[in-house]
Amino acid sequence: MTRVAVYGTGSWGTAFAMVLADAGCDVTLWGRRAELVDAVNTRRRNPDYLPDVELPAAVRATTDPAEAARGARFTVLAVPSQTLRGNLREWAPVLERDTVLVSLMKGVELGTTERMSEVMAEVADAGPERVAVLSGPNLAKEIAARQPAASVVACRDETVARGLQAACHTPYFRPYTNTDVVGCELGGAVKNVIALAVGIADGMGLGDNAKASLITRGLAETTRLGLAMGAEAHTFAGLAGMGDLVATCSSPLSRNHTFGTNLGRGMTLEETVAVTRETAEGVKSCRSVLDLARKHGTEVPITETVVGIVHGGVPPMVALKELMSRSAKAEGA
Ligand SMILES: NC(=O)c1ccc[n+]([C@@H]2O[C@H](COP(=O)([O-])OP(=O)(O)OC[C@H]3O[C@@H](n4cnc5c(N)ncnc54)[C@H](O)[C@@H]3O)[C@@H](O)[C@H]2O)c1
Ligand SMILES: O=P(O)(O)OC[C@H](O)CO
Repeated sequence: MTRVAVYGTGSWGTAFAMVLADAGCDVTLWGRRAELVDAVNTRRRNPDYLPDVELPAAVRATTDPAEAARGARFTVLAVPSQTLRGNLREWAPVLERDTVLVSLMKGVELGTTERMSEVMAEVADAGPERVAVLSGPNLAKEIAARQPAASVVACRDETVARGLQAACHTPYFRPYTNTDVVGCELGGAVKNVIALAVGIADGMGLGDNAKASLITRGLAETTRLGLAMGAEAHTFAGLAGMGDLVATCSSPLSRNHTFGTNLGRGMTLEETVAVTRETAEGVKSCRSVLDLARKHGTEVPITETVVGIVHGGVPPMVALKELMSRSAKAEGA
């Protein structure tokens, strides 16, 4: 039986632990808080993040990182992107030497502008054959209800990607393989920023034309940045690109979309943060995505607009006027 360690008992770490168990893996979840770990072990519940879901018996939990790591073929990381480096520094010494690190995270590190796979490779001193990402239209609450979804598992080493695919393939979760790690990660991180923009537009009462325009031009700027970073164009037309963008921008379950809606309705950043319990990665990653784009000399006007609204205090209506009055261009430019 394949042993898997999952670090992070939030919505996605817990739901994905369930997927892995349903696919036949033996899963140990690492959690920070003893009460939550205890609830998983004794009541088969995660009352804080997925209270209505009964977890399979093959999912156990621990607060001990070494116990979680023992014998794990895959080590899945599901903590907020901005804490990963610090967390992994603590866990790296106890991980199995040959374990494959799998990122579930959709963010870009502030300051370094590193993708999560880069942080993982650096901190755990892992080669590309030991670094994988999973990304796609995967709203945790739907998956925890065993509603059907497809996803992408990406690793530069296709054999490793196939191994991970087999470890998480269930009747309701269908993973495809890809070797374009950069494209898959970038698709996941930037869609959170575009979902903030769409949420803001929804909150302002703008219509479906505005939403479709933001999604489409959002995909254009994601692809432009991705190509400059060496990603492959077809990845952005796939599940980790278009697929995730559509799911996140249209679902009320998305934390990023909801965060944006609250801002668009006129709540301040502080008020919006106060009512957001879970991780809305785009709020921080919009700045690192913008930095990344500047490093690569690419234009990301929607991301720039989101940074202005979220961190620069620009009123959404002013930002909208600025976005609409940019110089006219050819669509493919
Ligand atoms: N929820 C989803 O639908 C979903 C789907 C796909 C990808 N993701 C991505 O997965 C990642 C995790 O998201 P989530 O939904 O599980 O978030 P979450 O907010 O539900 O849970 C985050 C988890 O990290 C823990 N945590 C917070 N700060 C920490 C710290 N300093 N050190 C260690 N642990 C800490 C929390 O206790 C919690 O267990 C994010 O990058 C997100 O974009 C989420
Ligand atoms: O709730 P969000 O906005 O973090 O989005 C969740 C997933 O990434 C959707 O695929």
